Amino acid sequence: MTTLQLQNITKRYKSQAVLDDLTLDVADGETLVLFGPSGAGKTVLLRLIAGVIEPDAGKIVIGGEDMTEVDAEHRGIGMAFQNFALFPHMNAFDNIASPLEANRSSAAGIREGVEKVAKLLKIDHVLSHRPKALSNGQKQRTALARALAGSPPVLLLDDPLRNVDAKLRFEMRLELPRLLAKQGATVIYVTQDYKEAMALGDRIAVMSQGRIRQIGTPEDIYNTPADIDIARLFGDPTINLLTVIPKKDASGVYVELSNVRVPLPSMPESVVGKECVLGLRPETIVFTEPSAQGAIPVTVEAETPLNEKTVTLLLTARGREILLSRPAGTPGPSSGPAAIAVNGAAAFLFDKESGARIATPATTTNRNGEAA
Ligand SMILES: Nc1ncnc2c1ncn2[C@@H]1O[C@H](COP(=O)(O)OP(=O)(O)OP(=O)(O)O)[C@@H](O)[C@H]1O
Repeated sequence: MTTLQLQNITKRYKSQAVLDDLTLDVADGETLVLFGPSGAGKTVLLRLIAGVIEPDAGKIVIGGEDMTEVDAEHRGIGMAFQNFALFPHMNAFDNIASPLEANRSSAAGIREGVEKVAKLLKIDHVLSHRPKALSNGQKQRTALARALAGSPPVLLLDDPLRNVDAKLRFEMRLELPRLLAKQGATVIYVTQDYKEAMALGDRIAVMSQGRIRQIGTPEDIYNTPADIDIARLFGDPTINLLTVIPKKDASGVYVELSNVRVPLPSMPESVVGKECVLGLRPETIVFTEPSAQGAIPVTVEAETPLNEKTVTLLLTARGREILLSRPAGTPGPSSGPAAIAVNGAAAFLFDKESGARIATPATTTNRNGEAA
């Protein structure tokens, strides 16, 4: 059982707390993604777990044992960090083999182990190259292969696909979860790419300014973001955000968009009369007939393809911009007047002042992303 527990970790540089009383539990065999903007403290957190730096306060418990004071080499951790840290005088094969040699595996076992992981990461053709003859993407995958080769119980991966080109990254996003699951390791995986976070994480911890803002499964984070910032970080195209003041009549809470009533069936009455921000995911908005009930008139300004989607920029009568996305190839107007239908049941409301999402009875979650 290799669980990982971080208890009330604080790390300061000068007087600035780059990690601020941070507590985190990672289950045995779980892949936890640390996701957040540059400077959030993700790398510092990994370095603390690895034992390269020490916390100013707090405890690091690995497999039930307090490791806070234990040297890096005795923590049973494999790492692939951003700066590669490959041995320059060794070729890729020997670099990847180094943890297997430290484990005293047989020569045949080492060859088999290296070749297997190299093939998976598509670097089997450059195993005889030294680091200086590898591209940045190949160096990064060599470092990742080395971290995986030793099958450590805990793996720390700091943005391992950052330098990998888009096509390979897409493939790796599909391959890596299977590979990590097969290894059975407890993994902490840092990325700034929300799609990678959603594809790889059993859970995602969203970090900013040295704190965890929300932790939950990818679905939790997407469907019940804790605040506006998190809602904005997950989703492409970005969520639509419109300032509104909810009202109420006999049939319930609603908002008006271009004087058209959009019911918000799951919202509490406490929002009525309060300035809020309505969050509409672009994929929850659809084109409809102008004469349909609840149709909102818009003007189609522009249309762009985005991977497997078509994204349309719309303007409401009041000049508010709305993005609509639909599967590529499905029909829809590409210019001129049109009408949309908005699904109020799928909308979010955020407090205008604090940015916090206003909880609905059906989606109330606690800090761990579990139903409260
Ligand atoms: N050795 C250090 N001395 C002083 N400040 C540091 C040191 N290491 C990190 N920091 C600061 O700690 C904060 C968090 O840095 P960290 O590298 O963990 O961010 P990150 O979330 O990993 O960002 P990125 O995604 O860009 O790597 C930053 O403000 C950084 O400047």
